[in-house]
Amino acid sequence: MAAPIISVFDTDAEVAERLCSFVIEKANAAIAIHGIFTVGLSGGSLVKYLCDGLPGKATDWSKWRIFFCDERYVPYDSTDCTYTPYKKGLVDKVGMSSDNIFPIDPNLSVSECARDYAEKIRHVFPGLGLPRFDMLLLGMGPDGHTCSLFPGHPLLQEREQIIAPITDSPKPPPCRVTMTLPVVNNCRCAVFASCGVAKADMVQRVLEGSGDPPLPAALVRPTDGELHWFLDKGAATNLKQKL
Ligand SMILES: O=C(O)[C@H](O)[C@@H](O)[C@H](O)[C@H](O)COP(=O)(O)O
Repeated sequence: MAAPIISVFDTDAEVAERLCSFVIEKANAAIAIHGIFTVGLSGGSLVKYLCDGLPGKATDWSKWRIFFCDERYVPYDSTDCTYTPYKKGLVDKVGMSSDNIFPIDPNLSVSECARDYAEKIRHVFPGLGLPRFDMLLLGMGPDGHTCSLFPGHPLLQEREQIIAPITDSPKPPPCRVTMTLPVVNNCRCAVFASCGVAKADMVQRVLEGSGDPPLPAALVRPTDGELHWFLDKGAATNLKQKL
């Protein structure tokens, strides 16, 4: 389990720029090694960072396989949907085939939707073991949640399913589907991006706190992979370690 690699930049614009360059570097390396780049995206500020920064960069988009670390169980035309802004702002902009992005199916019941999404993932990662994503791009909420894994929620203990439904999310909307910790921690590279002084306390608790009980974001520790945190100065304000 690698220690987190923390990078601090002056502004959130710089975080976005460096993050996008890092994603492309990892994507191109993965494509060179095993032919495709499997990536999980999240909502929040990442949508803007990635949709503004990735188009125009040099990569073979046809080799990307885009999934969601979590998704809100809402129709595609809902403003709460995470898939649609990525479809419009990234997939359509770079001319990637829509076969390369895997949204949840909100027409199914939420538990069927989670099962169906796990199957979609397994199709791209054949075999019985845990899927091993090249990269998971993660945000952290003000309560320390990541994906749709919330503090104190029983889903933090889930060990069987790779994707789980949640119907009592403390943050609306209440119904979502989410990757679980075993699949998150099996990735090759997990990357958080957090900006703004409002995140400073939580960033410090997650990265330096005693962690009892550990916050969901602190439970992201890839077993055999890298962990990166991209922060702006505001979010890094309370870190005690010298960076
Ligand atoms: O599903 C959600 O309700 C949000 O997407 C949420 O999980 C978000 O990713 C974090 O709150 C981080 O948000 P920021 O990236 O804006 O800090």
